[in-house]
Formats: sequence, structure tokens, C-alpha cells
Amino acid sequence: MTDTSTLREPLLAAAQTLKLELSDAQIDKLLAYLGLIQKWNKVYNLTAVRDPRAMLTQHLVDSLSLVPALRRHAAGRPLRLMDVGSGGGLPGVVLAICDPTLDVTCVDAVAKKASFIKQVAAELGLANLHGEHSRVEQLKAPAFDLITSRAFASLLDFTALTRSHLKPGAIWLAMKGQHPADELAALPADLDVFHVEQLQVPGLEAQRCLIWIRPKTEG
Ligand SMILES: C[S@@+](CC[C@H](N)C(=O)[O-])C[C@H]1O[C@@H](n2cnc3c(N)ncnc32)[C@H](O)[C@@H]1O
Repeated sequence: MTDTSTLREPLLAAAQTLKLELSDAQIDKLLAYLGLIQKWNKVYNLTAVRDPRAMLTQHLVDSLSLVPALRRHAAGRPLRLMDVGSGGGLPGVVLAICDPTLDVTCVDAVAKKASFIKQVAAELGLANLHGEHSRVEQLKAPAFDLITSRAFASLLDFTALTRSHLKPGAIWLAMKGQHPADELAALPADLDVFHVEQLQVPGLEAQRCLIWIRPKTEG
């Protein structure tokens, strides 16, 4: 596996800034995951970011910024989560590592990316991580408590394509850059955007926010 030991200190510092408690084993797994992305990037075409330090900040720490909010919401409940358009597993793999009570399915339309997730699950011993090769609109799977996405689609497409996969009472969590006013305005009236949360990503100047949505009829 690629040596990621020089990234341990910056990762620990980022976790501390996010006030995120992570065990040594979780830090080890996050670094090992980064090592697997670096090792297999050319084969699986996972990310355009090549520099390991940039990968740490732009992908791993960016995904980690979602974890405090998710822990607050899950409060230790064993929830089923789908990360749609997960690509190389962002944020799905990071969530599976940081919260073992979540059962995480990473769905992607590209077979190689779903294979990479299965490989990560096997190599890191993550029994709560699954890779599914499917367009999400054709996915056959039991319903989920939470559906996340990062750099996947507009809020309208994200919610429309995945609505049939929500359990009663389930919610969507969309990771976005700048506050997406136009995308929010395009959502149908039967959806409730019940929280828009600013995220601070240590080391990133860019704006980030998290959009919490649920169906009004099932809220
Ligand atoms: C820009 S990438 C983002 C990957 C990852 N979430 C990230 O933040 O790095 C978008 C991903 O969505 C996948 N995708 C696009 N349309 C899809 C669909 N209808 N169902 C499942 N995956 C899809 C693509 O194959 C691609 O891997």
C-alpha cells in the first residue's frame, strides 16, 4: 500500500479542528483508504487530484466535515445509508470508517468504481461498506434511512432520482459548495429543506454547505 505516514499529522490536526473524535484504528483506516486511492487511481480513474496532500484536504477532510453532523443525526442508531454517485467512495467510505453503526452502500453507474469500493471494504475489513454497480434510478435495494451525495447532481435530480429509495421518515443530505440558491428554488413544493448548514473544512478556503431535505408527506 502507498506510504501515507506523512499525512497522519495533518489528518489529526484536521480532525481536532472539526472536533471529531477518531480512534487510532479509524485514523489508520482513513490513511489506508487514501493510500488505496493513490495506488489505484490510474486503474480506476477515481480522481483528477494527484498530489497526496491535496487529496487529503480536498477529498478526505472535505468528507470528514460531514461526520459531526451525521453523528448528531444518527445518535448511535444503526442506520442504512446510501451514498449516490459515490465515485471512489466520497463521502461513503469515510462515513463507513468513522461510524461503524452505519451500514453504507456506495452506488455508482461505473462498474470500476463499484469494484474499487468492494476492494476497499475487503482490504480495510469494513463489513459495513458495500459497493453497488448501478444507475441509481435502476437500483434494486431495500430502502435507506439516509441518502447522501457529493458532486453528484443538482438537488432536483438528486432527490428525484433517489426518492423511491427513502424509508418513511428518511432524509437526504447533500454536500454542496456555495449556497445553491437556484437549485433550492427549483425543488418541488412537497420537499422540506429543513436545514442549510455551513461547513468549515480545515485547510480549504472554498465555501461548503450541507443541505438537509425530507419529503413533506413523510416528515
Ligand atoms: C463527479 S463524480 C463524484 C464522485 C464522488 N461523490 C466525489 O465526491 O468524489 C459523480 C459520480 O456520479 C456517478 N453517476 C452519475 N450518474 C449516476 C447515476 N444515475 N447513478 C449512479 N451514479 C451516477 C458517476 O459515475 C461519477 O462517479
